[in-house]
Amino acid sequence: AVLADNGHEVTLWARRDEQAKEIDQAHTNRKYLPDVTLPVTMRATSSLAEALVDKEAVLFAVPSHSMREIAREARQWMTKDMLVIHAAKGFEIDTWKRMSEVLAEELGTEHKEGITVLSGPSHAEEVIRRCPTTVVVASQAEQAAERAQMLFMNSYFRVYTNPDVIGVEVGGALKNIIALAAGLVDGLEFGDNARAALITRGLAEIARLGKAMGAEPITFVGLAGVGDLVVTCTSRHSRNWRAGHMISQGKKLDEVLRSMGMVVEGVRTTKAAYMLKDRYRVEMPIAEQLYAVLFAEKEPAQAVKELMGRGRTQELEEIVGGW
Ligand SMILES: NC(=O)C1=CN([C@@H]2O[C@H](COP(=O)(O)OP(=O)(O)OC[C@H]3O[C@@H](n4cnc5c(N)ncnc54)[C@H](OP(=O)(O)O)[C@@H]3O)[C@@H](O)[C@H]2O)C=CC1
Ligand SMILES: O=C(CO)COP(=O)(O)O
Repeated sequence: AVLADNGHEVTLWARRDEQAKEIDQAHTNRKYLPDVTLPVTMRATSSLAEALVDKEAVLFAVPSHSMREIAREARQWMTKDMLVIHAAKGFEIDTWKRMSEVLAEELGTEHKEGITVLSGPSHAEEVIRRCPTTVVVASQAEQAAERAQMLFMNSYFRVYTNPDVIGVEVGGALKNIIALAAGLVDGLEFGDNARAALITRGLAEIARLGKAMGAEPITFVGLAGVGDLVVTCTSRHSRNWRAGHMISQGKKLDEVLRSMGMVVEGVRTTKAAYMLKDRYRVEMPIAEQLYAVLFAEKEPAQAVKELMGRGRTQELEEIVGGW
């Protein structure tokens, strides 16, 4: 819708023909964005060929678990000049690869350098109402990031560029697990101090893993770090926060995911963080406790108790290296 507002010819692809027809003909998307009218110039189709042929750019905005499959299918309709952007916030299941790595593998070397990530605090429910929103586009290739910036930027959607693809992807994925934890803590009525503690110490964990994976730590104080972390931990629109809240009320994970009917990326990302912390040998106590709550039936209150009872430590040890 942002691209359509900017005067571009946009064709949205959806896997279900019925959903594509609804968007194309009625200009609504009742399941995901009720009470919204989409730009009438925006077309929709369930044919990848129709969506991709003769296009200047492609934005992959599918859930992370389906990125590889869709990219593999899409490749045959793509040209080497096409700008490739993605907006998914997660890692691939089992390989725990970042989305740009998955895309580079599937789309071939001609796209590798230019793959661009769009991330930051941007709940769809607000963007579609044209609320002022800021995001970041990251790419190894400055030109690609600037092309994406120019395509999307307008009076309500401000786009910054950043060369740190790893940082932007890691920040966007990991904030979801902290948001799940924030939903739990809010559901337990542990208060505003606890939520602020989670956001701040969650950011320390995100930056620690991100740095070990090759990110620039400064990226995490930007829109893909603090920005998205704050919005996801505090917004009523966040599915991750809502899932955490439901679990705090005693609902089982399966039941929560079924009732949401939308992707809750933080659940799989908790598994990713649990594996990646060992691979990169970093401490991630919040991710570790959340993993136990989601997958080993630990009581959320017990998890919080154990986090509060950890040994003494200094706040900024990984940044200043201690005294
Ligand atoms: N919602 C938001 O505000 C934001 C979301 N993101 C990220 O964007 C990504 C997509 O999230 P979002 O659109 O919100 O998710 P939703 O769950 O709201 O919608 C998912 C969409 O993807 C489709 N889909 C699901 N599984 C597949 C599959 N295997 N193959 C093809 N299509 C599939 C669904 O189709 P169907 O109805 O047929 O199941 C539906 O159209 C996530 O990584 C998310 O973190 C990033 C920024 C903001
Ligand atoms: O990433 C998002 C906003 O920037 C969406 O977060 P949720 O998936 O928690 O709704």
